[in-house]
Amino acid sequence: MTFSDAWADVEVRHAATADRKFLSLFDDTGRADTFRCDTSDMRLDYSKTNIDAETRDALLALAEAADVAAHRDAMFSGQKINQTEGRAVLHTALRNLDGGPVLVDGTDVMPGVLDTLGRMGVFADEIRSSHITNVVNIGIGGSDLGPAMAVQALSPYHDGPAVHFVSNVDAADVSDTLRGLDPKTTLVIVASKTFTTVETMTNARTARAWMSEGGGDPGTQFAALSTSEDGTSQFGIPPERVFGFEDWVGGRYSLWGPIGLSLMIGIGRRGFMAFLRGGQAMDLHFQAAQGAENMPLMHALVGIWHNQFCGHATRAVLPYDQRLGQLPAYFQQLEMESNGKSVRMDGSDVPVHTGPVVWGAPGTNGQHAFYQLIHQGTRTIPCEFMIAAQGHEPDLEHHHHLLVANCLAQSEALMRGRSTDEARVLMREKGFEGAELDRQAAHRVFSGNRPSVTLAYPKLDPFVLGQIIALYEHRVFVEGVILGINSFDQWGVELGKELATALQPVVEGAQTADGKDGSTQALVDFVQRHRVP
Ligand SMILES: O=P(O)(O)OC[C@H]1O[C@H](O)[C@H](O)[C@@H](O)[C@@H]1O
Repeated sequence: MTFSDAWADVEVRHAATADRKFLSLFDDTGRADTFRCDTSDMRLDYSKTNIDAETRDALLALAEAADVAAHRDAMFSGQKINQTEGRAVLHTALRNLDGGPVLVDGTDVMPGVLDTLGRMGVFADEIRSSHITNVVNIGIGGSDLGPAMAVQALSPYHDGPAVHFVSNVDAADVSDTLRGLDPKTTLVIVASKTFTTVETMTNARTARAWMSEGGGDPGTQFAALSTSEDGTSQFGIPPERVFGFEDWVGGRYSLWGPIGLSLMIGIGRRGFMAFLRGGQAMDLHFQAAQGAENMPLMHALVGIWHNQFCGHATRAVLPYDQRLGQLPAYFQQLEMESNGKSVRMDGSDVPVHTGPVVWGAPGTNGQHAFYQLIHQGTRTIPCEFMIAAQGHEPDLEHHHHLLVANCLAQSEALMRGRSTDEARVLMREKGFEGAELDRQAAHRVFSGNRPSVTLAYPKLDPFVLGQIIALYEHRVFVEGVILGINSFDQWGVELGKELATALQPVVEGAQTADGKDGSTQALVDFVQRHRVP
């Protein structure tokens, strides 16, 4: 079947089913067992969507027409699928712990990967048993969001020095983080794939001055994570404290290698290896599981269904897990930087919308803030709930029961809703009647029929976190393949960087704003007039 025929078939399914209440699909008592994917210990339930067997078949046919399996194999085997940068995409090699050779341009990259992993382990052990009490990771984007998210996620396993993160070029970030730390017992890790990112280099220089002035030794208390040997040596970091990686690891996919060093120092080598094993387990599942059994594939198809066919422009990530508080921001970069594109691989315009807006916050907090719109707003927002069977606080199990009940209640409420008749009964019981009864009832109606998926896992340990991250990486990859875009470049961040570089001397007053638009000129003028002379 051609891709356009397969696409048209899914459109037909959408048109044929758009008006129904998908709660009725549960008349099939086997639905919950059929519309889900399991790995050895995780479950993705997508039964609370309008996808039925025919629609799923059509979506799977679409994946087949897009040749997802061939693209997947090309990625894992080191082909240069990042065509605009001429690079392979091999973050999977970083967790390919015993999976055999991976060739790039005919050379096996695995010896280098494993050697660096070994060096990271030795270094992490040294730091964990040294006088270092605090570690500061300076990086931004992919060199920050991953380790910051994972360090928080795995805090119950943290038994090393405290780990902090500085990312923003706003001096507030570095100042607030370094305040209270001892420059003599702090390790600074400069994390930057390119070692040119202005925010990171500015913060690194500030931290170096802070350490020198405070009696610490940047000569021994700085480490670097980068693909740029020149950059790290020019900064003065000796090679034994540089942990390198190759350009086939994208920034937003880099947590699995040296960029994960702060996590490794925090939770130790064993914990980090378990995290890698989790990622590797998802890789193996993604490569082996067939059709509807394949969790990343189905997660992607549900996403494509909601975004490209149903027209739902955003996607809420709602972990019922306080320690996954930074996961929505992490997925924001992963999904929006990967699939926020307008042209296909060949440079032609993409004829449909591409990546959705990804946002969210942990439950139950979000319930008391923005769920109002999710339940009663005019837009449908597909929700992605996440919940662990167990927490890490066995003495406080009743909290966890409440957490689980809330998570399940939300997806049920979104699907079921509350009809006008039900709302009227409720309001009559409260003593309303006549026109006021109708008016009050209208405000208590929930349309329902709002889709969600739920990812359930046993406990948020390193292995499970590794699976979750790899699941989403592959989900984003599959969506990108179906859209025909390159998920692995990020040209969209360049223009702003170029203009910022050009504007810096204007803001400083060394150049005039002549030639800029009126708004920019006026804003420069405002800032210059209001700053301390
Ligand atoms: O790791 P670095 O080279 O410092 O890059 C940090 C980040 O900045 C860039 O602008 C990209 O948008 C991100 O993908 C990247 O992760």
